[in-house]
Amino acid sequence: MGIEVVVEGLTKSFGKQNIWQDVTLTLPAGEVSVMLGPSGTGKTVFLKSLIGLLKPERGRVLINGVDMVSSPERDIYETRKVFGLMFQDGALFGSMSLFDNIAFPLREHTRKKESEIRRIVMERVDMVGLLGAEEKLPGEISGGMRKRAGLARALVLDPQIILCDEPDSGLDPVRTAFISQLLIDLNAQIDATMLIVTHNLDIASTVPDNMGMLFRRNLVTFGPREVLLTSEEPVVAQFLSGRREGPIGMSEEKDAATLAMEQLNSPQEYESSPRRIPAQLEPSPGLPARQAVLRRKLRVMAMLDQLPPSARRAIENGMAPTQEATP
Ligand SMILES: Nc1ncnc2c1ncn2[C@@H]1O[C@H](COP(=O)(O)OP(=O)(O)OP(=O)(O)O)[C@@H](O)[C@H]1O
Repeated sequence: MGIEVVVEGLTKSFGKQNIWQDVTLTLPAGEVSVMLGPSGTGKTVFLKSLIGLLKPERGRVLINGVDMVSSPERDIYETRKVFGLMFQDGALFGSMSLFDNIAFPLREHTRKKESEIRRIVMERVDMVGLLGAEEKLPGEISGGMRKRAGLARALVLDPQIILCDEPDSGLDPVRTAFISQLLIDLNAQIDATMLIVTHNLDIASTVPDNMGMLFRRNLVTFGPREVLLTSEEPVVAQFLSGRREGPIGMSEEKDAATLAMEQLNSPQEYESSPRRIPAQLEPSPGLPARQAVLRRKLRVMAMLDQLPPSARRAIENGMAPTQEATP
């Protein structure tokens, strides 16, 4: 099963430029979480900080008791092995076949025999729907296939935590829908903790169990999907509805005068209306139910009293006890 990731008071700057400060959240073990935020708010910097590739100046990232910020490099290096990383462009080696790209981490980090490597690689190739394409070079396949190959490579070391940086970038809506389903299927099959960085509203509303949002150098919110999808917090509501009116501007934030003018001119855009919560994707037929769903239901039910009324209503409507929830 996936491992919990505990982030406490994380602050990162580059020189004088503060990227975000005092970020505190827990990625629940085995659940899928998404980090949203306008461009340039430091989502990629956040992913890189979780694996210890970037060093925040304050705070901790605890994984199995190892702090990825300040533990000895040897411990950080060892802990990095529990991660699978999928970068925006698939980050494949252009001169290697998909097979060799996917086999790379196994050849680099393990002493497995070639026959065993072949078995594992082909299993992952099958999982991401690339059977038959394994001898092709990255330049000979589509962007969507490259992403899936990147995902297969992220999976060969049986990661307990998977980080995906914009799995949808450069994909058309249909391929984005396929990658969303793939992420859910993957979670059903390997029960890993997953964090996805994306701008894509379809992914945000149908894939994750939990959602967070970075804006103005802060984590605006992090919590169960029902809380964000019904949130009346202006930044979250604007982002999730993809409208121009609201605190987010072209260069991240609008000044107070522009905001006041907008509110005067189109007050209805600011009024909160009941928000419909789209159904979360289910694993494809034939796959096991996601373990995360039951764990999350119990966790969310336990925190129900502390949630805003809109989220409470949505949860009560959508989370009536089902067979799954019976122990
Ligand atoms: N190694 C670095 N050195 C200096 N500045 C950096 C470095 N890496 C990132 N930044 C800066 O940190 C800020 C956040 O970048 P980041 O790529 O994390 O944003 P993002 O939210 O992922 O954006 P997008 O959604 O557009 O990919 C940017 O201003 C970027 O220029």
